[in-house]
Amino acid sequence: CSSKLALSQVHPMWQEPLAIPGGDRQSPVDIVVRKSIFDPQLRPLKVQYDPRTCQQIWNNGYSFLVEYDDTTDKSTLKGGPLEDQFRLCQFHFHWGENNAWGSEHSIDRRLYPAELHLVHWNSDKYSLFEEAVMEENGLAVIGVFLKIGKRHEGLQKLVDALPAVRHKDSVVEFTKFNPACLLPENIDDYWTYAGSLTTPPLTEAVTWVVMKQHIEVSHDQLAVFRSLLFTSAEEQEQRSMVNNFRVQQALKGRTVRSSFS
Ligand SMILES: NS(=O)(=O)c1nccs1
Ligand SMILES: [Zn+2]
Repeated sequence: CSSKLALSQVHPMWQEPLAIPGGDRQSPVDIVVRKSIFDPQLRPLKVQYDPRTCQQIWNNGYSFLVEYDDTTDKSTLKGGPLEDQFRLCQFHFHWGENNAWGSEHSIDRRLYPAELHLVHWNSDKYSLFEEAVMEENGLAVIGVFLKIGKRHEGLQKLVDALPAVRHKDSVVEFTKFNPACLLPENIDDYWTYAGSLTTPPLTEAVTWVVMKQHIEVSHDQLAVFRSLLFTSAEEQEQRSMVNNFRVQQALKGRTVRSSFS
């Protein structure tokens, strides 16, 4: 997909803009479980991904994006809190320099070593990701926490391709990958709230769906994420791609709903 959002070229932990115009629904946030409200009207998520739409992996200097062909409605997300149909555009991760932190969201302040984001845009209302990214009902992002444990067999194909995109701006062909293999067994239990992108342009366009159940990956698999670089091959100083998460933002009165009681 063409999620080639121009990330600020400042230090990879790009300078937080002083204030987002009217920023009252920024992400990520801490999810306080006992303050979340069970909403029985929340339906199960309907995920339909076609591995044939998988195209490439791109190191954009902040994370690595696995990009999908989003020119047709082949890989879609609907249901859950969503009224419309959304198209999968890309997925990426955020992670830490060690296993103590790395996720963007937290659950009762508990951080995970990494967090997967599956990024979708509203194809019922808009015709391009770039258009949807500016609209309040434009995007839906599924967040899945990663925990260190047993090796994730489905992730290994992606891990094996990462050395080819070690440097910023590198791209490698990557096909026939179904990201549904990265979802936890149970996708019916989630939290949802109105938020924003966590990297520039930070637009308040995202319906977040944060999975209650985490997935497990091995220490060695996550170590390969940390072997990536923020810097391009030409740059003198090589900087490891770690801690590429945004600081948590104030809830500002928002309600976080849960699909489970
Ligand atoms: N981290 S995120 O999923 O909110 C995102 N930022 C820019 C494009 S997708
Ligand atoms: Zn993200």
